[in-house]
Amino acid sequence: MVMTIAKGLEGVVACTSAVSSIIDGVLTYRGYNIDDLADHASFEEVAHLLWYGHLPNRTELEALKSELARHADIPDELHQLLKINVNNVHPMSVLRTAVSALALYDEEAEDNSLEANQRKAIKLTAKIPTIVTAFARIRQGLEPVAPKPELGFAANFLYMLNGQEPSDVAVKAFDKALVLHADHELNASTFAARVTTGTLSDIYSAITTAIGTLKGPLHGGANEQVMVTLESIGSLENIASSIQQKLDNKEKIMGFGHRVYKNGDPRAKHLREMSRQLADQTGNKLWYEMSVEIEKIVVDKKGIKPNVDFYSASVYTYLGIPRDLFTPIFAMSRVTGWTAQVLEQYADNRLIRPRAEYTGETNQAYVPIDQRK
Ligand SMILES: CC(=O)SCCNC(=O)CCNC(=O)[C@H](O)C(C)(C)COP(=O)(O)OP(=O)(O)OC[C@H]1O[C@@H](n2cnc3c(N)ncnc32)[C@H](O)[C@@H]1OP(=O)(O)O
Ligand SMILES: O=C([O-])CC(=O)C(=O)O
Repeated sequence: MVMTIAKGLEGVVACTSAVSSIIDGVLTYRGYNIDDLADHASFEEVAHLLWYGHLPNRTELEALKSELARHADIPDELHQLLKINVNNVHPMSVLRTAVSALALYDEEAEDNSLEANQRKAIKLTAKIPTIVTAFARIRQGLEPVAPKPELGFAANFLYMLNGQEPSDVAVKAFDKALVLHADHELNASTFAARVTTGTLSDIYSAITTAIGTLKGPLHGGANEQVMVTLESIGSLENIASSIQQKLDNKEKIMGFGHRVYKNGDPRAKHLREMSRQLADQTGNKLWYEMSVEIEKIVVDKKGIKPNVDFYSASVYTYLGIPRDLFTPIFAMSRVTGWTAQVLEQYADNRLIRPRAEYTGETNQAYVPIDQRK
């Protein structure tokens, strides 16, 4: 058997999917262009689209919203778990552990029927914002804020984070950011979730796997690192020399480059425009102007364009969100795509098990332990 190696599985088509597509640089969810969804759809409409394959009518949308609200509470014991913050642990590690723990409180955790898994997709999506915001408040010595059922998904997150109802402008911007992050073909975390699902393990295991994979700075963790870069550069004057230094040191510029998009990520333009508007509205143009300048330099010097993580950093900062919550927010949205694709994997499963070309030692003679050097 001839084995060909695709390092990083670049260009390998590992499954079929009807959830989202990237064709000629155009991203669609279930055939709807991301530009249309970003401009017109709410996050809950997009969740419905990803899970059930069609945009909801009013009755379906209201039913989904009320299910999300009904499942937003988390078990009391989980609040205790969130108080364990001895090592100043990253919120993505907390989220990973908390999502794994949710399985212990779900009596249908091991039920792999389609209906049970559809319910679990809703429960997971409903509970993640409650976990993230409860942890964010507990670590500041504040009481968690209980979810408000009458608020939409985006508004409820900002309300639980800050303890006061957000402005319409903030809700609209945040909702759009959630829409833009909901699914993305066979990205690393979705692939990881499919690998776990491929063994016929349960959906909590698959989503725990996905969260751990999203955390890395080459994937979802890049949005936090973009803000680290902006803060460490600190001013427009320092940009040219800092970026040049990073390029000379062969450092990756966070928020740039993409495995699939070589001519630019279609989500970035929406986030850039949101960042511009929020800069105007907050009267703090620094992060937006710095981002635009960094983009100019990186495009000019390397020909590499911003991805979804680049302008989301300044957008979230303008919304008053601490930078280590950026990746948990990504997970809060992407859980819809993960679960939609996990359901697709169960429906037409085959174990995912590629090969490795062996490059280690061969023909080693076994030496008994007391004869070893
Ligand atoms: C939601 C998401 O996951 S979007 C991606 C988020 N990640 C980031 O923003 C981290 C920064 N970007 C990167 O590390 C990469 O572009 C990735 C991981 C996204 C894609 O990686 P790959 O497809 O494996 O591309 P690879 O890393 O091989 O890069 C190809 C070339 O472009 C260069 N390059 C790619 N991205 C960058 C970058 N951000 N800064 C500087 N150079 C870069 C590489 O150094 C490499 O150059 P070389 O051929 O001279 O060695
Ligand atoms: O598709 C990828 O490789 C990464 C990405 O942009 C995403 O997950 O949104």
